[in-house]
Amino acid sequence: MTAALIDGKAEAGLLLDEITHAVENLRAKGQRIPGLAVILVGEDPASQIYVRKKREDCAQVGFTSQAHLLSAQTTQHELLDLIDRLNADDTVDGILVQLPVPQHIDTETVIERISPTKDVDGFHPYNVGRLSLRLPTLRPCTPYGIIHLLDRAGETYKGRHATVVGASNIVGRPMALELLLAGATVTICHRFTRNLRPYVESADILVVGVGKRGIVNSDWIKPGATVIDVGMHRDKSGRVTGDLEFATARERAGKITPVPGGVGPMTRAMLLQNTLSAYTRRQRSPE
Ligand SMILES: Nc1nc(=O)c2c([nH]1)NC[C@@H]1CN(c3ccc(C(=O)N[C@@H](CCC(=O)O)C(=O)O)cc3)C=[N+]21
Repeated sequence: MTAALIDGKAEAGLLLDEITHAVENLRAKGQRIPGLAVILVGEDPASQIYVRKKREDCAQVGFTSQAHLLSAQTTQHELLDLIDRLNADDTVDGILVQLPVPQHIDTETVIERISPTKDVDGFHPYNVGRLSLRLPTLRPCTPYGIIHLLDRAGETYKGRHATVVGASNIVGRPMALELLLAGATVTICHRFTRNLRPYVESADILVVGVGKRGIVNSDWIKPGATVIDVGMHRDKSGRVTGDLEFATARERAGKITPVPGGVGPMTRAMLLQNTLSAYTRRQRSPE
């Protein structure tokens, strides 16, 4: 069997078209246009590329965007001041601080300073808490995008076993929560899991977000399983691959996301979706 590809790039494109249409409607009605502010501290080249891509996405759908490119020496105090100004700026619906931030800045303090109503990453403890209670909220973009892809691929959750490998704040843990809320029976594997294999072998839905190649062996994949690869690695020649050995995984899986062109583009699309949601909620009840 060769798995069907879950085309994240195409699905993201469809969502961007829908958002573009929503913005056109706002424009036609003379209403304010949604806006995203992106903050980058430091000069990491990969982060610079991501920030540029996010701004291009905004331009594509017709959002306004601001980029705040700060030097690596920026103090935490200066960063928090900027966040305060953006929190108070009525033209800004979403605020994203590109992670990681330099060592001398405390990530949690920064995330907590962002107004939960503008937290389009869905990283603020308030929004994480709301998600865990199944309340409407801004949801972390990567897991949210993966659920969107799974839904679009006709996936069902009730009575199915989902295994998530990796338990990070931004991928694994919220992913497990999303799958649980969708009705799946969920196993979370992480660095202290002794024997990964049986959990992978019994997964109907497998999400791999380890950030390292070679941890999950593609030979373990249950035949016909739906496989989502969140990893992203760039080798010396510039080739981008995921956490899994793709050729083998594709032979065993029923459906699979490629890297590139799978989860990554969908993550960026969900950022725009969250910005539109934040806009809509703020229009209804401005602070
Ligand atoms: N506050 C914050 N929010 C984030 O969402 C966030 C962050 N910080 N820091 C870094 C990570 C990484 N991330 C990616 C999103 C999309 C692609 C993406 O679109 N990848 C494409 C292109 C790959 C390529 O570069 O060729 C693909 O997989 O097809 C990649 C990486 C968001 N992150």
